[in-house]
Amino acid sequence: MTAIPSPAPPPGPFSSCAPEDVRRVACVGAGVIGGGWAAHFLARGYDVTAWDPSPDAAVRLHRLIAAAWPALEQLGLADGASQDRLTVTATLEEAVAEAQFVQESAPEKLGLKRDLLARLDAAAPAGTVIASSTSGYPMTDMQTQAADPGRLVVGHPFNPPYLIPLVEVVGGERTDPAAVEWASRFYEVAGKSVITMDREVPGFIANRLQEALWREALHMVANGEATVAEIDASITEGPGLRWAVMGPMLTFALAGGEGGMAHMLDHFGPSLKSPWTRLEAPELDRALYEAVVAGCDEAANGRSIADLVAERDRGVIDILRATGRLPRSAEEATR
Ligand SMILES: NC(=O)C1=CN([C@@H]2O[C@H](COP(=O)(O)OP(=O)(O)OC[C@H]3O[C@@H](n4cnc5c(N)ncnc54)[C@H](O)[C@@H]3O)[C@@H](O)[C@H]2O)C=CC1
Ligand SMILES: C[N+](C)(C)CC(=O)CC(=O)[O-]
Repeated sequence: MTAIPSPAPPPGPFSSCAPEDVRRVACVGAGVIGGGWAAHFLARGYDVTAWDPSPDAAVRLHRLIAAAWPALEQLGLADGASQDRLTVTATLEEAVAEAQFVQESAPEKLGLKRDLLARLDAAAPAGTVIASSTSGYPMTDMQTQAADPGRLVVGHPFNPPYLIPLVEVVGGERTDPAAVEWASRFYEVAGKSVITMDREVPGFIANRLQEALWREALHMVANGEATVAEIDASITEGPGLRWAVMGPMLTFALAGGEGGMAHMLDHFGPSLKSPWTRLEAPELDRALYEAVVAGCDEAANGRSIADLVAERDRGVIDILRATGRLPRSAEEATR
């Protein structure tokens, strides 16, 4: 996967080792995202320790990694990469005792994150950076109970972390900038594409954009303006195809023809004031909830979640290849 290169950070208090020398990563919380992170790190050749308080977590985790592995083989495994390098531990303390990096992926509840990050900070070796997968909490709000908040950063991934390259990295008010720098470099070394933010923005960048789309989609379902299937097709058959190649900004610059974005703004800028968007999120009442769930069941058309995950993984790999982020063939890979 491609990474936006950044210079190696200078040695600092947050480098128990250099990002390039990390061998052991701990994943705490092993659901959809923690499991996806574990799969990614294993495929990249790291030793992974994982802890999750759920009694069936180990079974779920092994199942998730096994399901992801065919896609990871297609992406190309690092030398020595193996599912056998995963250790599921009985306690959080064991999981992080020798970790050189910790990725927290527990449920999105502020109190839980605060407690957990404080526990991880108490248990992890001094100098180990601890990243949270949070989808939207600012680190400033999560680091309040930690004795050493300087090493806590947000490392926001995208589902599944083993396929979608982007990680958004940002610190909180009490995070040492060296920890942000270290984490960004580590993710790059681990094969991710990194955006390092220099300030906290609610929802980071991508979720702020995604949530705007999602909010409008829910309004349309609630008002009977579009079905779930129409909403999905409007993206997969429309702008979604362009967005995998160029972002919304350059895509719209092309809407201005030879005049580029300037003409686009002159032409369409005034329509920003037209009633295309609704500023408030809709009430997620029972009727809307059921309409969205039923619409998704209908759209799945008998395909299980496992079928859909495999289909998505195949599709994303094809897109990564088609857009040159992955070699298109074995021959191209060796060139
Ligand atoms: N699902 C998604 O698409 C994305 C989720 N995220 C973020 O990742 C984090 C995890 O979300 P998911 O994996 O979707 O949730 P999930 O519900 O699939 O998994 C959460 C896991 O955390 C475990 N857990 C519960 N209490 C815990 C504790 N005190 N300590 C450690 N683990 C605990 C649960 O047993 C469960 O296995 C959240 O912060 C979420 O916002 C980020 C990007 C995408
Ligand atoms: C649904 N979500 C807000 C948890 C999604 C993300 O945070 C990122 C993603 O995977 O789209």
